[in-house]
Amino acid sequence: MSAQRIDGTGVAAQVRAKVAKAVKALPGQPALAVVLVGEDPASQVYVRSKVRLTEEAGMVSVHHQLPATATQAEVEDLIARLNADDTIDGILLQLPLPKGLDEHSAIECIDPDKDVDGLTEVSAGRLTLGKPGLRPCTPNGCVILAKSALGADLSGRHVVVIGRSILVGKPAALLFLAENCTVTIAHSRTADLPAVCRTADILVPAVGRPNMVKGDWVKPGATLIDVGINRIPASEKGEGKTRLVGDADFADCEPVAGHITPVPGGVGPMTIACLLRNTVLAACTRRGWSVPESL
Ligand SMILES: Nc1nc2c(c(=O)[nH]1)N[C@@H](CN(C=O)c1ccc(C(=O)N[C@@H](CCC(=O)O)C(=O)O)cc1)CN2
Repeated sequence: MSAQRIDGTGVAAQVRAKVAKAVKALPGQPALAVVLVGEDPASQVYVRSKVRLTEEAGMVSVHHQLPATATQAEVEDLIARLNADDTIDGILLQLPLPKGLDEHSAIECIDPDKDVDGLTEVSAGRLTLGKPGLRPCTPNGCVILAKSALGADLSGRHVVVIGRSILVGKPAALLFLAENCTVTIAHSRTADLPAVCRTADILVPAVGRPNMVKGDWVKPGATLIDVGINRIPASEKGEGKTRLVGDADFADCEPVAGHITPVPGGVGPMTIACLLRNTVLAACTRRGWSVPESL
């Protein structure tokens, strides 16, 4: 039996449709400011998508472009101005920043109530303590995709997250814990990683290593939520061509897993959908609006 594919593109479209419906029910229009520093081609693509999908959902999008030569003070001054701008509900600093800039310091300048990426220390603290707050987008997308495959109640499932990054691994572990899952965080020093992965009901590789997870790392019938988006050479497509693959070897894992996310078309599209959702939530909290039920 081959695994059922989890359609991240479709689920993300459903989330965005709910966001658009919620926006229509609000007394005003939420606004998202996206800050891009430098000209990293992948970041430019992501930022263009964020701007377009924010507007498609009926919200205001403000794009700030700084040159790759921008100083730490210039980045942080812009964030301070956006914090003080009452018309802005959400601030997103596109990552990675150009070499020489301190990402952590810049992120910490974002007003936690406008932190639609959920990456400030206050947001991380709220998540850790189980308090209301804005949750990181990609991990939130992983939980939504797991629920779309397995149903709303994930309690008791054993989740193995491979990777301990601040952007994905750690918050994903906390979000699955909040769903009453039993969570293991595995990483590069984990002993016998394949054996640990085989204990997972839900396996979440998030390490950025193309095709690392093999079929014999997967418990038969398990759900595989692949966070990796890796561009590798694809000589079969022609000289200099590339293609995207996940952290799991899809062809090897598909016959073993029960459900599996493809790359592309899996977790990736959920990141922006969850960002739009967070922008509505931030606007409601800041402006004292009740969150529309449709969200
Ligand atoms: N401030 C942030 N920076 C970055 C984040 C983030 O969540 N916040 N995540 C990534 C990039 N990212 C959004 O910013 C992102 C990555 C991938 C996708 C996506 O839809 N991917 C598609 C494939 C797209 C392609 O062809 O290249 C897919 O997987 O189907 C959306 C957003 C790093 N930076």
